[in-house]
Amino acid sequence: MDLKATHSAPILTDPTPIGKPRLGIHDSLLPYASSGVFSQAPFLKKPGLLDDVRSTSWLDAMKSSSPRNVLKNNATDLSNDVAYRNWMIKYPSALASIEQIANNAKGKRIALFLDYDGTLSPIVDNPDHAFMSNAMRAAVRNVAKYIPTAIISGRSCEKVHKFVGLKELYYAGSHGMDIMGPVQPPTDHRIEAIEGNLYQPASEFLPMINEVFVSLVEITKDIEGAKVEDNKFCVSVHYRNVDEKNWTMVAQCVEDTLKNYPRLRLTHGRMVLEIRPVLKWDKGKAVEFLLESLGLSNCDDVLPIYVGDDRTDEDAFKFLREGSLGYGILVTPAPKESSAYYSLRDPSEVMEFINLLVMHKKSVP
Ligand SMILES: O=P(O)(O)OC[C@H]1O[C@H](O[C@H]2O[C@H](CO)[C@@H](O)[C@H](O)[C@H]2O)[C@H](O)[C@@H](O)[C@@H]1O
Repeated sequence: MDLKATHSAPILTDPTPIGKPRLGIHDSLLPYASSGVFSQAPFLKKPGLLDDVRSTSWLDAMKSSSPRNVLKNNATDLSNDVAYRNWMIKYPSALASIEQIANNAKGKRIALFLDYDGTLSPIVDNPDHAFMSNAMRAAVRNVAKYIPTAIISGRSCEKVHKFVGLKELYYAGSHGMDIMGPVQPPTDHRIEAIEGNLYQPASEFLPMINEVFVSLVEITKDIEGAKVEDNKFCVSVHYRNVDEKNWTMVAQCVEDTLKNYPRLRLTHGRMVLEIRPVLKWDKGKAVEFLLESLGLSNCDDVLPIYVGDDRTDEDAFKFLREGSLGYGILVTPAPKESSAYYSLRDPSEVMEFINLLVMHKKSVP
């Protein structure tokens, strides 16, 4: 697959006439009313209102997103941490619960959704060095032979695809706003693979996002450690390597920029501020879209499982929980409120879990 070409090539906009389902997708799955043009897209927030940016909770959010703080504030041996053990009563380990999960999966087809950073790869200081291990890659390759598997990431599709390096998966980059089917169809599961670009609901935002990227690179260039990442339909402003006393400067740059773009909004990730279009589209919608595209929605015999570590993964957890569709699994070394059902501590446990899913699949074909 020529990933560069997919970046600059005309975006696969679905030729389906307005109002008709695309790829069999219901209108309710579209990020804005299909009867209107883009400029009439309903806003999630009133244009111009950046309430969370201006509130004092904004810096608090920046501080609390820090895994460094998590480690500082928690005992090194988390198994001795009473708070963590109490928390696990509500969010049991997916490893310890594998039999329960397998029982609930009896007679059902599992669909697996995996976040990338912090789930398949450990969190590292340099976002360009967030490599996944070969063992993890082998585990994901293996599971995709038996179970339709998708990577759902905040990164651009191209970038996350490069990191993962597996052609047989589905990818949803830019927090689900760039969905791509496998180039090399998976072999063993009986789902017809869909190839190439599937859906890019934010394509009209591309020029705006590029403009914001260029402007943020320029205005943050003197803040030591700040890094602006182009995620195609989103821009990430990293402050992990910025001295905490300069975090307000980073915040100010983002706020000043957003003021000029009422169609963009801010979300918080792990030591990263993420700017994205004001669309009713998120990782939960991406999961819904993929299930529908694969003919796996509205089926009693399907069990979607979503594994992720970040706030943005909560949209997918919520989607699965609210529809009683399947399980969210939160990856975290410290207690956190979540809409997930189960928990895993870190990417090494994620790998173990993936391998257990394969064993289960092999034992119950
Ligand atoms: O949805 P994800 O796949 O989890 O992507 C979310 C963001 O992940 C990356 O940033 C995070 O991981 C980096 C590498 O470990 C770390 O340095 C950074 O502090 C984290 O926020 C990625 O760089 C972002 O673009 C993604 O949006």
